[in-house]
Amino acid sequence: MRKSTSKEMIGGLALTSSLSQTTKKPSKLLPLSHSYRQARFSQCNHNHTHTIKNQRLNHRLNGLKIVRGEKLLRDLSTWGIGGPCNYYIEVFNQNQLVSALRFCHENSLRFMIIGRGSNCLFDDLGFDGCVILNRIEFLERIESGVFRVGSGFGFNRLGTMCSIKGLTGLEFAGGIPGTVGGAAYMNAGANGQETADIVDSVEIVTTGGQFQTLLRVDLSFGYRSSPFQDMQDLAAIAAVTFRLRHSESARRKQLEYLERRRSSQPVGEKSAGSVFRNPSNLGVSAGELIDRAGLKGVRVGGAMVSNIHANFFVNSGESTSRDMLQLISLVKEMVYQKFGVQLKEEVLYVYPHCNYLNPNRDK
Ligand SMILES: NC(=O)C1=CN([C@@H]2O[C@H](COP(=O)(O)OP(=O)(O)OC[C@H]3O[C@@H](n4cnc5c(N)ncnc54)[C@H](OP(=O)(O)O)[C@@H]3O)[C@@H](O)[C@H]2O)C=CC1
Ligand SMILES: C=C(O[C@H]1[C@H](O)[C@@H](CO)O[C@H](OP(=O)(O)OP(=O)(O)OC[C@H]2O[C@@H](n3ccc(=O)[nH]c3=O)[C@H](O)[C@@H]2O)[C@@H]1NC(C)=O)C(=O)O
Repeated sequence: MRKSTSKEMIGGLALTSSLSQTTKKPSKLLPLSHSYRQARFSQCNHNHTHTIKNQRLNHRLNGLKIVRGEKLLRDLSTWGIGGPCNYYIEVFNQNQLVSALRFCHENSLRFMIIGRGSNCLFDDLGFDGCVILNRIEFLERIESGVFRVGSGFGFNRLGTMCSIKGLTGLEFAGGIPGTVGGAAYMNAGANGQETADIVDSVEIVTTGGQFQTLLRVDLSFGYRSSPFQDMQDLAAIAAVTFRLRHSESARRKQLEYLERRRSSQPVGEKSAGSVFRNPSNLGVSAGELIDRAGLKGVRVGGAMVSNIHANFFVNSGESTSRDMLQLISLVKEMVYQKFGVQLKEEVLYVYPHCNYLNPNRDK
């Protein structure tokens, strides 16, 4: 992979060089198809406690507000599930992002970057580390149809804005709850379009605190997969530049997609979109298989397979993470028994304690 540009420091806030040597991105997300139960008990670091010297609860550091132990992940997730995280920081620009990463590094905290939490299942036990909420929301017009966009910018908002301007390529983003960063990370797609189609370049921050611009030609995306998911030294996607073409019919197409979404998905209910990836080369979707297995409406506690779209599992009230995990396991098992198809999760389960490095996603 060719990485263009620079190892510049931003605002004098670049991380110390030791960061790149000592801290891999302390990734803690694995696809659910990994054995999370075994992992939780055999590989977790139970002695992982953090004492941060000379720091008050909820204090400010370089303009960052650091919240300790209060923030509930259920409030940061479209599923509405999840306990507290030990540390919580909102970042509004790239300097703050680097400061937050440096704070995590200096205090040996595991961290994760989230956007709208629309693809995550947090645990009721919470997250033993620091959650960095991405609010980097700038948008810069480079030239006609080309935009450089902060990774915390709403993907729905961007898609709507572009379509209204008569630009094609992001019609599918209308109604998608995630951020630009989350969309690039997951290669979000719908209606035959996907994020990779219109990406021009992606700016990342490495665990060494360096900014790099990666050109599209050097990035290899697949169905719901991106090179960022396996990138050892990725700390965060900071910005994405999109290149779109003009089309008179963009907005009309988007409104059709939105209408289709409203009629076929449980819009407005607490979900994380599709729970499973569609099986490759089978010509049948995960939703159709679950539906044909007669599982619509099946529930475990407060977690339920949607009656509208079987690949959406909704938190119908007080679902715990355990309810949702059990429902996912149950559906997998039933679909396997009935059709011999092993479904693979699209949603990401966030381990509360495990100190995983590199999720090595199961694609
Ligand atoms: N088609 C549809 O209808 C739907 C699609 N989606 C898609 O799911 C995705 C979720 O987006 P969003 O809610 O923002 O993501 P989330 O907040 O759910 O984050 C999910 C994971 O993505 C990674 N991530 C998110 N932002 C960044 C970033 N700036 N830099 C590096 N990694 C990042 C992180 O993984 P890690 O910590 O492992 O690095 C994070 O844990 C989008 O692609 C969205 O389009 C979601 C719901 C419905
Ligand atoms: C929601 C997501 O993305 C969605 C995206 O919105 C839609 C629209 O393009 O296409 C994918 O769903 P999907 O493959 O289920 O698409 P749909 O058009 O809803 O359904 C496919 C087929 O399954 C059938 N179907 C679907 C649901 C159901 O309960 N029963 C059923 O029989 C439909 O009738 C259709 O024939 C994406 N999901 C995946 C895993 O690829 C997401 O990623 O979170």
